[in-house]
Amino acid sequence: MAQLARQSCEACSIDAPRVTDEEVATYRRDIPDWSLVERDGVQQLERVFTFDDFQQALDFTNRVGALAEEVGHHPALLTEWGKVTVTWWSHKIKGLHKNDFVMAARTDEVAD
Ligand SMILES: C[C@H](O)[C@H](O)[C@H]1CNC2=NC(N)=NC(=O)C2=N1
Repeated sequence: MAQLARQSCEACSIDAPRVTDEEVATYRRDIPDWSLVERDGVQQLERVFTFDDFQQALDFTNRVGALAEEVGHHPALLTEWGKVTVTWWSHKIKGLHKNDFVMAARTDEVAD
């Protein structure tokens, strides 16, 4: 299967398909450091990135923000001293789309 990070995001729309359980299992192999969480019935992908100080955390936050703006698909970002929690899901379909796995893989690429 092509590396997730190399695939372009598809635009999310209200009728975009949520991933199946089998797809989740497959896609998760490319993003082993991400957790699958469920909040208010909404499946999400989440990872905590750690840094030496707040400025590095902020710089990373801005890199992820630029990525999100580039593709028009946005995460939740919690920026704290020395760490950033990134959470991906597709708001319109209240769950996970392939976009979210692609963006998690691309987030890993801008982490260092
Ligand atoms: C109008 C705007 O393009 C849409 O609201 C986009 C913005 N970014 C988005 N990001 C995410 N994660 N899910 C969405 O459904 C979504 N929709």
